[in-house]
Amino acid sequence: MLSGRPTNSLCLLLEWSTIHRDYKAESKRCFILYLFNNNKTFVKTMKILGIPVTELVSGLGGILFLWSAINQFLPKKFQYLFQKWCTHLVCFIFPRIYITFNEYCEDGRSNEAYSCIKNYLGTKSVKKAEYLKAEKSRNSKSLEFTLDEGDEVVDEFRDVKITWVAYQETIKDGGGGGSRNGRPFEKRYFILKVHSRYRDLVMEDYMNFVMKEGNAIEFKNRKRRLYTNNKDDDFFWKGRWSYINFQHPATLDSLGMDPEKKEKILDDLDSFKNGKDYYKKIGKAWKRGYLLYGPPGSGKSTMIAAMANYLDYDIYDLEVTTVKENAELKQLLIDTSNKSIIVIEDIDCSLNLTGSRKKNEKGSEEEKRKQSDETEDDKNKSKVTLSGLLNFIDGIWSACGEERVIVFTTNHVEKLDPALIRRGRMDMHIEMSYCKFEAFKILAKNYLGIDEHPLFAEIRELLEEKNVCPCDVAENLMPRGKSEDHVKKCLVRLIEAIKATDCWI
Ligand SMILES: Nc1ncnc2c1ncn2[C@@H]1O[C@H](COP(=O)(O)OP(=O)(O)OP(=O)(O)O)[C@@H](O)[C@H]1O
Repeated sequence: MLSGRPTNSLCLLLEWSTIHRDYKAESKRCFILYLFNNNKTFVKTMKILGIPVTELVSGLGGILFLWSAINQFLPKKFQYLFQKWCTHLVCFIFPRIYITFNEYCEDGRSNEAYSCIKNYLGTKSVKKAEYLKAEKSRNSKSLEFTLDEGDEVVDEFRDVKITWVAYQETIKDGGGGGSRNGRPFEKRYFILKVHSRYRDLVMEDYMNFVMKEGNAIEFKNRKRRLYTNNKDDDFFWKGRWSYINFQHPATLDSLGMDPEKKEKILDDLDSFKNGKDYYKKIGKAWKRGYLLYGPPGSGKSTMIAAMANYLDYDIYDLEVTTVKENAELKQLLIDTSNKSIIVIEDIDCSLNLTGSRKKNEKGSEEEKRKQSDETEDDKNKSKVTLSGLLNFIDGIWSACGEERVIVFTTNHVEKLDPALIRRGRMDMHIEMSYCKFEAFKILAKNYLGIDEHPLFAEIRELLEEKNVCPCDVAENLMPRGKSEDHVKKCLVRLIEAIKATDCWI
């Protein structure tokens, strides 16, 4: 509509329902009028509603000058009333709603909505905003971009334009937010502006969309964590759990196991991860239990790390023996987050689960007699019962979150109470077995970078006769070397080791 270089010093945004026919009547809504410092000819001749622009601008300037002069003499109360009246007038001409999202809630806690919006606008502003802020928090993997103070970005949702502005101000008296103790602080907030006719759309669909997207961005950008319920002062604390950043290189690809079995596990994990609607439809909490069993060194812990990497979940490593009672177990469960794997390793050693449930919970007469002779040591022992653990897995409290995986590992599956591992609780039983030839080939590829070797035939025969754990195989294939000689040396060493074991199939 108008062309020419915009000035830096004067930029007027005028919104008219109609404009003068001389200046393209088809453009009836909002337009931006750039005025030039040097009074360009066409600005001089331009008219709006029949009034020359130059006159309009000088008129506006006059009004502003008059207003500031009157302002000096008007009592504060009248100034306030006048401003209020002007705001109402503007709102009447351009009806809009304004929603403020503060960084902190009234009670001083951080506002989840604010961080979701910040994440969401970060991705938008990278493409659109002129001024950006970049920061990297301890818990994020990469740089996060956010809108700088006073900058705005226009988002579009179902053809509706929504404007976001970032604000920051220093509050000197430390008010607003319980934890400030009167100290000055930076108040940050976003304001959303939209035409009032889209109120419902924005408050429901759009805000739900922004929250969902913001959460997803935060989840993707976060560093994963490994939590433990053991008290460790070197770790960070979150509720009843302490944690460190989780970095484990294990992947399902690098795990030495039967490829068919691995494929089944992958399919199962995929259908779990994408199963939100399915679980909702069948009325079941969105969680899944895996029981990993097999001899020591068969890769159970490695499998958990690989699963966490595959699903992009945090891990909660639960040490049941340090949990005092069932109520504490419940609290720990409540403190876990969604999209996580809760692990109880060596479950057979964690509790006395070998006996029948009845006996464990109610106790025989003899046990009751023993209880009265309890020593101080006994008092510190975990009083978690099998029933408490069963409730932990699939009681009513287990449904308080979603997208949770529970993994038990054991070297002695036969020792476990059938109730603990029945399908529905432990949905998939995965045997982590001794190393077979197919699993060996995966390890040889990973550790030595080879697919074939003349010594493979002998190794295949030996693995059909003897039980060798993948950890022993892996140990003999290390360290990595590229030369033919080195590969041969490793394979020969492995052959000797297999021959030396007396664990026949
Ligand atoms: N199937 C496997 N594939 C690749 N590496 C393996 C496998 N099994 C074991 N390893 C290697 O052996 C080491 C020990 O494995 P891991 O701790 O996972 O075994 P585990 O079954 O959990 O043992 P435990 O029952 O004693 O806890 C790991 O460092 C891992 O690299």
